[in-house]
Amino acid sequence: VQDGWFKETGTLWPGQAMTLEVKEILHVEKSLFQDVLVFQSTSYGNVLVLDGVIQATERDEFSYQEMMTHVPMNAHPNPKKVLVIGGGDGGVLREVVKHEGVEEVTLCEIDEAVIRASKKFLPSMAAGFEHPKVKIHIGDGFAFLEDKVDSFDVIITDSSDPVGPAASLFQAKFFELMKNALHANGIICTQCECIWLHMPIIKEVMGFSRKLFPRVEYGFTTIPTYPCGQIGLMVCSKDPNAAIKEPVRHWPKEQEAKLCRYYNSEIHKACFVLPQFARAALEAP
Ligand SMILES: NCCCCCc1nc2ccccc2[nH]1
Repeated sequence: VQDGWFKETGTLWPGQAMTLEVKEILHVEKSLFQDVLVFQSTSYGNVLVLDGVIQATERDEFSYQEMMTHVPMNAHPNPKKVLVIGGGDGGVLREVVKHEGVEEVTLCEIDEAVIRASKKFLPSMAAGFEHPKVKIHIGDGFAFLEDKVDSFDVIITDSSDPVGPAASLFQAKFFELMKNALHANGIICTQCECIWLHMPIIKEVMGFSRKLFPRVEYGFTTIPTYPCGQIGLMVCSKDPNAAIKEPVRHWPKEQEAKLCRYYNSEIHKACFVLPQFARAALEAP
């Protein structure tokens, strides 16, 4: 933080940096895995930063959390058992339990410092941890999935970027583990970076996913405090007939408006409509 501003420089977005004005530094910690910083910004509420990278702000986190959750969940006919890998801020958990049919959601987060800091400084997101259907597992998602077979309807990998503790979550082996852990018509959704910055990463991940899953789709959401204001979600299904780009379930309109500030059944479809340069680069070979 220099003269009252936090600057998000990063190797994954060379030559550019988002800056946010800092009102107060709330938490600084070197955990077993990464540097954890929380600060109160002047315009985006409290901000969670891991290894210098913005992970969530109170003002815009709902965009990412809602799309990462409700697109896969509403693409599944009846999700009962859900797994979240990462997502230590609790935001995805908060969204998953909005689906009445869910019986159990497990969160596997490698770094307990992220959960602790979120509970203390991002209460609107950490509210997700309090729900009776929620189970927390502290550990590496890789190791957690090693002995899981035919266990989940939906797996959401809410990871940070592929530099640092989350690097292994962008490897083909991890996607094999997720596939094995899914039920026959299971669906996965993973944080899949930005079409303005990371086309090679997106192409690589979609490439090996297409070898594992019959349906692979890349969609995106707009979010001011992630690099280039846009981040992707890759949704894959083991069911070749799964629509993915069309919700198979949706709440009544007025309930949807109460539950969500970003997601709705139209934007579920719209998020998969890509600009020409991305469509050309990402379409199946
Ligand atoms: N540069 C874009 C970063 C996207 C980060 C998404 C995200 N935000 C998180 C917060 C806590 C734990 C895991 C998380 N994964």
